[in-house]
Amino acid sequence: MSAANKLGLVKPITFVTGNAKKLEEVKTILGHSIPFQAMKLDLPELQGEPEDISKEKARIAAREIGGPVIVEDTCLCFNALKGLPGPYVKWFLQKTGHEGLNNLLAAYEDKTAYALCIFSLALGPDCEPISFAGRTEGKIVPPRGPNDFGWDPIFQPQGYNLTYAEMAKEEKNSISHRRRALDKLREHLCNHYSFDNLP
Ligand SMILES: O=c1nc[nH]c2c1ncn2[C@H]1C[C@H](O)[C@@H](COP(=O)(O)OP(=O)(O)OP(=O)(O)O)O1
Ligand SMILES: [Mg+2]
Repeated sequence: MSAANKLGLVKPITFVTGNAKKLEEVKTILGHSIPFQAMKLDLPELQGEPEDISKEKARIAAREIGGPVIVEDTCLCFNALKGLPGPYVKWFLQKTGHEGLNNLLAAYEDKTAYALCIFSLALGPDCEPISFAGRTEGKIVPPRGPNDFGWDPIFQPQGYNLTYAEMAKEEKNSISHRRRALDKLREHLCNHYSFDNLP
Protein backbone atom coordinates (compact mmCIF):
# COMPACT_ATOMS: atom_id res chain seq x y z
CA MET A 1 0.00 0.00 0.00
CA SER A 2 1.44 3.41 -0.91
CA ALA A 3 1.89 6.08 1.73
CA ALA A 4 -1.11 8.02 0.40
CA ASN A 5 -3.42 5.06 0.99
CA LYS A 6 -2.37 4.57 4.56
CA LEU A 7 -4.81 5.37 7.32
CA GLY A 8 -3.50 8.07 9.60
CA LEU A 9 -3.87 7.11 13.23
CA VAL A 10 -5.07 10.01 15.35
CA LYS A 11 -5.02 8.22 18.68
CA PRO A 12 -1.93 6.42 19.96
CA ILE A 13 -2.15 2.65 20.34
CA THR A 14 -2.22 1.41 23.93
CA PHE A 15 -0.55 -1.88 24.85
CA VAL A 16 -2.63 -3.25 27.71
CA THR A 17 -1.02 -5.77 30.05
CA GLY A 18 -0.64 -6.44 33.75
CA ASN A 19 2.78 -8.03 33.20
CA ALA A 20 5.81 -5.72 33.53
CA LYS A 21 8.18 -8.31 32.00
CA LYS A 22 6.10 -8.60 28.85
CA LEU A 23 6.08 -4.82 28.55
CA GLU A 24 9.86 -4.68 28.95
CA GLU A 25 10.33 -7.17 26.10
CA VAL A 26 7.78 -5.46 23.86
CA LYS A 27 9.49 -2.08 24.38
CA THR A 28 12.89 -3.56 23.57
CA ILE A 29 11.68 -5.43 20.50
CA LEU A 30 9.60 -2.62 18.99
CA GLY A 31 12.02 0.18 19.89
CA HIS A 32 10.77 3.32 18.17
CA SER A 33 9.32 1.50 15.13
CA ILE A 34 5.73 1.79 16.39
CA PRO A 35 4.58 4.58 18.70
CA PHE A 36 2.62 3.09 21.57
CA GLN A 37 1.83 3.78 25.19
CA ALA A 38 1.33 1.20 27.90
CA MET A 39 -1.50 0.76 30.37
CA LYS A 40 -1.29 -1.64 33.29
CA LEU A 41 -4.64 -3.36 33.62
CA ASP A 42 -5.44 -6.84 34.85
CA LEU A 43 -7.55 -8.27 32.06
CA PRO A 44 -9.62 -11.38 32.78
CA GLU A 45 -7.99 -14.78 32.26
CA LEU A 46 -10.30 -16.32 29.68
CA GLN A 47 -10.78 -19.89 28.54
CA GLY A 48 -10.82 -21.42 25.08
CA GLU A 49 -8.62 -21.57 21.99
CA PRO A 50 -5.54 -19.29 22.15
CA GLU A 51 -6.56 -17.00 19.27
CA ASP A 52 -10.12 -16.59 20.58
CA ILE A 53 -8.77 -15.70 24.02
CA SER A 54 -6.42 -13.08 22.59
CA LYS A 55 -9.16 -11.51 20.43
CA GLU A 56 -11.63 -11.37 23.30
CA LYS A 57 -8.94 -9.79 25.49
CA ALA A 58 -8.52 -7.09 22.81
CA ARG A 59 -12.28 -6.42 22.69
CA ILE A 60 -12.39 -6.01 26.47
CA ALA A 61 -9.29 -3.78 26.48
CA ALA A 62 -10.64 -1.60 23.64
CA ARG A 63 -13.86 -1.05 25.58
CA GLU A 64 -11.89 -0.12 28.70
CA ILE A 65 -9.54 2.26 26.86
CA GLY A 66 -12.02 3.57 24.29
CA GLY A 67 -9.41 3.63 21.53
CA PRO A 68 -6.87 1.50 19.64
CA VAL A 69 -5.27 -1.26 21.71
CA ILE A 70 -2.92 -4.17 21.44
CA VAL A 71 -2.92 -7.06 23.88
CA GLU A 72 -1.23 -10.40 23.86
CA ASP A 73 -1.84 -13.79 25.39
CA THR A 74 0.98 -16.26 25.88
CA CYS A 75 0.70 -20.06 25.98
CA LEU A 76 3.18 -22.78 26.87
CA CYS A 77 2.06 -25.89 25.05
CA PHE A 78 3.28 -29.44 25.77
CA ASN A 79 3.06 -31.72 22.75
CA ALA A 80 2.54 -34.83 24.91
CA LEU A 81 -0.52 -33.09 26.41
CA LYS A 82 -1.95 -31.97 23.04
CA GLY A 83 -1.10 -28.32 23.70
CA LEU A 84 -1.96 -28.09 27.41
CA PRO A 85 -1.39 -26.28 29.71
CA GLY A 86 -1.42 -23.73 26.89
CA PRO A 87 -3.29 -20.57 27.96
CA TYR A 88 -3.68 -21.97 31.50
CA VAL A 89 0.06 -22.10 32.17
CA LYS A 90 -0.20 -19.03 34.42
CA TRP A 91 -2.20 -21.03 37.01
CA PHE A 92 -0.04 -24.14 36.73
CA LEU A 93 3.04 -21.99 37.27
CA GLN A 94 1.47 -20.12 40.18
CA LYS A 95 0.17 -23.24 41.93
CA THR A 96 2.76 -25.91 41.09
CA GLY A 97 5.87 -24.00 39.99
CA HIS A 98 8.61 -25.17 37.63
CA GLU A 99 8.77 -28.55 39.34
CA GLY A 100 5.06 -29.16 38.89
CA LEU A 101 5.27 -28.23 35.21
CA ASN A 102 8.14 -30.72 34.76
CA ASN A 103 6.21 -33.38 36.67
CA LEU A 104 3.26 -33.04 34.31
CA LEU A 105 5.51 -34.63 31.69
CA ALA A 106 6.95 -37.36 33.94
CA ALA A 107 4.76 -40.04 32.38
CA TYR A 108 5.83 -39.14 28.82
CA GLU A 109 8.99 -39.63 26.77
CA ASP A 110 8.13 -36.59 24.71
CA LYS A 111 9.27 -33.42 26.50
CA THR A 112 8.86 -31.16 23.47
CA ALA A 113 6.85 -27.99 23.81
CA TYR A 114 6.27 -24.71 22.08
CA ALA A 115 5.87 -21.16 23.28
CA LEU A 116 3.06 -19.31 21.55
CA CYS A 117 2.35 -15.61 21.70
CA ILE A 118 -0.73 -14.14 20.07
CA PHE A 119 -1.02 -10.38 19.79
CA SER A 120 -4.38 -8.88 18.90
CA LEU A 121 -4.95 -5.39 17.58
CA ALA A 122 -8.34 -3.68 17.97
CA LEU A 123 -8.61 -0.18 16.54
CA GLY A 124 -11.52 0.67 18.82
CA PRO A 125 -14.41 -0.75 20.84
CA ASP A 126 -16.48 -1.52 17.73
CA CYS A 127 -13.68 -2.96 15.58
CA GLU A 128 -13.07 -6.64 15.01
CA PRO A 129 -9.59 -7.52 16.35
CA ILE A 130 -6.87 -8.96 14.10
CA SER A 131 -4.34 -11.45 15.47
CA PHE A 132 -0.63 -12.11 14.91
CA ALA A 133 0.89 -15.33 16.22
CA GLY A 134 4.51 -16.19 16.92
CA ARG A 135 5.76 -19.62 17.90
CA THR A 136 9.09 -20.98 19.14
CA GLU A 137 9.74 -24.73 19.42
CA GLY A 138 11.67 -26.22 22.32
CA LYS A 139 11.53 -28.62 25.24
CA ILE A 140 10.74 -28.61 28.95
CA VAL A 141 13.75 -29.10 31.24
CA PRO A 142 14.43 -28.86 35.00
CA PRO A 143 14.88 -25.15 35.83
CA ARG A 144 18.17 -23.45 34.97
CA GLY A 145 19.03 -19.76 35.07
CA PRO A 146 17.63 -16.72 36.87
CA ASN A 147 14.02 -16.89 37.97
CA ASP A 148 13.04 -13.49 36.56
CA PHE A 149 10.22 -14.19 34.19
CA GLY A 150 7.59 -16.91 34.37
CA TRP A 151 8.56 -20.26 32.88
CA ASP A 152 11.76 -18.99 31.18
CA PRO A 153 13.97 -21.30 33.35
CA ILE A 154 12.26 -24.49 32.12
CA PHE A 155 11.95 -23.70 28.39
CA GLN A 156 14.94 -24.61 26.23
CA PRO A 157 14.45 -23.50 22.64
CA GLN A 158 15.32 -25.94 19.86
CA GLY A 159 18.92 -25.63 18.67
CA TYR A 160 20.15 -24.09 21.94
CA ASN A 161 21.80 -25.57 25.04
CA LEU A 162 20.48 -22.71 27.13
CA THR A 163 17.06 -22.10 28.61
CA TYR A 164 15.33 -18.80 27.85
CA ALA A 165 16.35 -17.72 31.38
CA GLU A 166 20.04 -18.49 30.73
CA MET A 167 20.13 -16.66 27.42
CA ALA A 168 21.13 -13.02 27.14
CA LYS A 169 17.99 -10.89 26.78
CA GLU A 170 18.93 -9.88 23.23
CA GLU A 171 19.32 -13.52 22.30
CA LYS A 172 15.91 -14.51 23.69
CA ASN A 173 14.38 -11.47 21.98
CA SER A 174 15.91 -12.50 18.65
CA ILE A 175 14.16 -15.90 18.53
CA SER A 176 11.27 -15.70 20.97
CA HIS A 177 7.60 -16.40 20.37
CA ARG A 178 6.98 -12.74 21.30
CA ARG A 179 9.55 -11.47 18.78
CA ARG A 180 8.04 -13.54 15.98
CA ALA A 181 4.53 -12.29 16.69
CA LEU A 182 5.70 -8.68 16.97
CA ASP A 183 7.48 -8.90 13.60
CA LYS A 184 4.09 -9.66 12.01
CA LEU A 185 2.27 -6.96 13.99
CA ARG A 186 4.91 -4.36 13.10
CA GLU A 187 4.72 -5.25 9.42
CA HIS A 188 0.93 -4.98 9.41
CA LEU A 189 0.95 -1.62 11.20
CA CYS A 190 3.68 -0.14 8.99
CA ASN A 191 1.92 -1.32 5.81
CA HIS A 192 -1.51 0.02 6.71
CA TYR A 193 -1.10 3.02 8.98
CA SER A 194 0.84 6.22 9.23
CA PHE A 195 1.61 7.68 12.61
CA ASP A 196 2.26 11.26 11.49
CA ASN A 197 -0.98 12.70 12.89
CA LEU A 198 -0.46 11.46 16.39
CA PRO A 199 -0.57 14.11 19.12
O1 LIG B 1 8.18 -15.00 27.50
C1 LIG B 1 7.79 -15.53 28.55
N1 LIG B 1 8.62 -16.28 29.32
C2 LIG B 1 8.25 -16.86 30.45
N2 LIG B 1 7.00 -16.73 30.96
C3 LIG B 1 6.12 -16.00 30.25
C4 LIG B 1 6.46 -15.39 29.05
N3 LIG B 1 5.38 -14.71 28.57
C5 LIG B 1 4.40 -14.92 29.44
N4 LIG B 1 4.83 -15.70 30.46
C6 LIG B 1 4.03 -16.19 31.59
C7 LIG B 1 3.26 -15.13 32.31
C8 LIG B 1 1.99 -15.84 32.72
O2 LIG B 1 2.25 -16.63 33.87
C9 LIG B 1 1.74 -16.77 31.56
C10 LIG B 1 0.97 -16.15 30.42
O3 LIG B 1 -0.29 -15.68 30.83
P1 LIG B 1 -0.85 -14.31 30.21
O4 LIG B 1 -2.27 -14.18 30.61
O5 LIG B 1 -0.52 -14.22 28.76
O6 LIG B 1 0.06 -13.21 30.93
P2 LIG B 1 -0.20 -12.25 32.18
O7 LIG B 1 -1.52 -12.54 32.80
O8 LIG B 1 1.00 -12.30 33.05
O9 LIG B 1 -0.23 -10.80 31.51
P3 LIG B 1 -1.46 -10.09 30.71
O10 LIG B 1 -1.98 -9.02 31.63
O11 LIG B 1 -0.85 -9.52 29.48
O12 LIG B 1 -2.50 -11.14 30.44
O13 LIG B 1 3.04 -17.08 31.05
MG1 LIG C 1 -3.26 -12.66 31.63
